[in-house]
Amino acid sequence: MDTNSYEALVELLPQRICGLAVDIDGTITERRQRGDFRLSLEAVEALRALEDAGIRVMLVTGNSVMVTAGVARYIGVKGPHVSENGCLVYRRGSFTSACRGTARAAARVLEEEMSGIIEPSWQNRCRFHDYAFTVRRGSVEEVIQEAEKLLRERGHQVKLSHSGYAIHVRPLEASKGLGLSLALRYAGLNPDCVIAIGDSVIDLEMREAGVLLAAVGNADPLLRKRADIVVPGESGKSVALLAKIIVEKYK
Ligand SMILES: O=C(O)COP(=O)(O)O
Repeated sequence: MDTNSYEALVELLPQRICGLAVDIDGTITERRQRGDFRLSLEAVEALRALEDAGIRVMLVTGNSVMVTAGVARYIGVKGPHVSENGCLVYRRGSFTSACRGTARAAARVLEEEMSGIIEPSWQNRCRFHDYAFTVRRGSVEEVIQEAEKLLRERGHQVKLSHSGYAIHVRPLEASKGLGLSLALRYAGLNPDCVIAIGDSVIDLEMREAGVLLAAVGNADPLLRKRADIVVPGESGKSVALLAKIIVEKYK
């Protein structure tokens, strides 16, 4: 649902908010475009204000656990946090797998057979379940189709998703919702009082955890259409606005 006015947005929020699950790339960055990894300082300050107000901030991202843990540490948000698009949950210096399968072998096939078309992420060396590739040549849709065909022929049962930043090769059970459910269980939070916010179609998966789903104003059209609320503004500015409303409404 598109939410244009501040008042309408306040009305749509639950009675009580205990946590915010937030995607990283395209959501707390300045912009939503491949290659823009600059964190929005407004979003960072807003997330810190939420933590100070006692609202749990959980990063839910396609990044590796090492990157997730680093970003969380320097932003100053406690978590638990979800990495590898739902397959790993990080808390208090250790991490647990939410997925049983790994797409490692499928990723190796793509690396060998599609070099020049896609490029493996440097983070793949420290990934366990979900492997990421950037597109070097051709459209994302065509590359996904070609990769899916190749992997089917080789008998790999995996799924491919695009985050807006990279194509991810994932075990079939992988879902940001699966990881977020585990994170909520660890944190002892009821999904009824949690809002999730993201920018890409992968972020739709967070709804499976039973949370209220929000989209940043410049999110992928499908996420904007399916989200419970669309927060005006771009990426980090949307997150900062949502956080400000939460802090003001519930103080
Ligand atoms: O790893 C990516 O491709 C994007 O990560 P995100 O889930 O934080 O947007």
